[in-house]
Amino acid sequence: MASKPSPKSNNGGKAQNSTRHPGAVDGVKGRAGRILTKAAQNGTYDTSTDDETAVLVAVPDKRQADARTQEYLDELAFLAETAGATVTKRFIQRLDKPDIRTFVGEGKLAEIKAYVEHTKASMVIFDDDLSPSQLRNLEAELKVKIVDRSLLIIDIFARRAKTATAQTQVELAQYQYLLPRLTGLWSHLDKQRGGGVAQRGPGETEIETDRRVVNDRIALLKERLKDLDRQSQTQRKSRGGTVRVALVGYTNVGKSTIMNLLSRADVFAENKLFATVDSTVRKVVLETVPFLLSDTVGFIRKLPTRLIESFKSTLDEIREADLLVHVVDISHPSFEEHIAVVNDTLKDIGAADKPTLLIFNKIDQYNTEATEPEYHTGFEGMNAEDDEAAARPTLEQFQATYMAKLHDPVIFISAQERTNIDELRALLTRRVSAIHNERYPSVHPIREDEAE
Ligand SMILES: Nc1nc2c(ncn2[C@@H]2O[C@H](COP(=O)(O)OP(=O)(O)OP(=O)(O)O)[C@@H](O)[C@H]2O)c(=O)[nH]1
Ligand SMILES: [Mg+2]
Repeated sequence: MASKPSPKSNNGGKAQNSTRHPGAVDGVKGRAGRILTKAAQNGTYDTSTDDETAVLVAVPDKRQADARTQEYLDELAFLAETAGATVTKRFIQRLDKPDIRTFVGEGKLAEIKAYVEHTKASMVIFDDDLSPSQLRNLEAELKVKIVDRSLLIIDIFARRAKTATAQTQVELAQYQYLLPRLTGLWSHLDKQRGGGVAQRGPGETEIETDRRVVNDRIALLKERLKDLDRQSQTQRKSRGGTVRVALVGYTNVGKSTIMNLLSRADVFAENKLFATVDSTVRKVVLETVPFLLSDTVGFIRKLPTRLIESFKSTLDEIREADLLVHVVDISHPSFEEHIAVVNDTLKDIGAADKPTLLIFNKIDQYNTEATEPEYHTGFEGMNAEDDEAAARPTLEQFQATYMAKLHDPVIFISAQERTNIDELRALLTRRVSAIHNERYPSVHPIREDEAE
């Protein structure tokens, strides 16, 4: 993610119209997508965020530094813009814990309502997940589309998914999001399940019926994913014992750009969050050392667990890799937090103990100057959680710190400017050769020192 995401805004995502909710299988064109957020005013169901204006709401706890809060909101704005909306206002309310009924307190809610009515904003986006009842109450009160963090991320994934697996995974996540949020409001599902009112069992409520339709759909999607999984397992087996390397990292750090550099592949890379949702695998040969390199979906803080679960088969590329290349955007003020988020997510998916190379990308954009008053590096020990401007340590200082911390080579590159790419290639070649030689000790060992 760019360190200052907010300005490049207004046309975000519009070109993506044609890929809206391609999670269509069996002719139910994006059904889950459309029913997820209900435009309360007119009773239509649409998650389309194009050409819409959005208001952001964050409820940080009282101890969180202002700069950090703004940074989180920058990320949420970037997500909203990636989904095609234009952010017009940010509301922040500091609370020890969110209001159980409406997430924000009564006064703040009135303030948001007045703003929404005055500016005719089309949706309100919350930086956290809302409970089903909070969602309902807010929708009733504000009378516009209410979007929480999970829904926003799922919506972006839905736009990006291209392969059958990714589309099925997204659709599963959509239905799983929907299931606990079914209320009488969603009873339009009735029309879709083929049967009429008369076919309902005695005493069965509409919600129960909707729930059954959704549950059936979830079961079907899970079955389909199992089939797809079996196919890809067979594919993976046919790759034999070739060493497998996976690029992992926070979203927008440059994974796809590095993939393209190393493999001359043509993977979609752009300055949007979650440009990559499908995983891509390419065969790469560096100095006669062959390996398979996969580009994977980026991680983000508060990534919905359901989404992680439904993306199981995509994440298998990571789980089954012999070596992880963890890419970090060093120019991002929160890059250290990003590293922690990625490590936690790797732990969640059972891939924390893999050999890992840490690569700091975007050094061309790295700036030691504090550029904004509320600039905050997040660098351990370099500045406290305060709002003071702080100069960042130099690249050399970073390098020394990380070398000492990890006892491992750490590489600083710019994929865009092609700086230190030879060093990256050499290091990769060395590591892959070592894995290869360990696996096939008697067969034509690749000399690790020659690999460079
Ligand atoms: N300044 C600078 N920008 C870079 C560098 N490497 C990549 N970028 C840009 O960063 C943005 C994101 O790059 P991607 O390669 O799409 O990042 P990703 O990690 O694959 O992102 P997701 O697929 O969204 O998770 C693009 O606009 C790239 O051009 C770099 O070294 N320096
Ligand atoms: Mg990518």
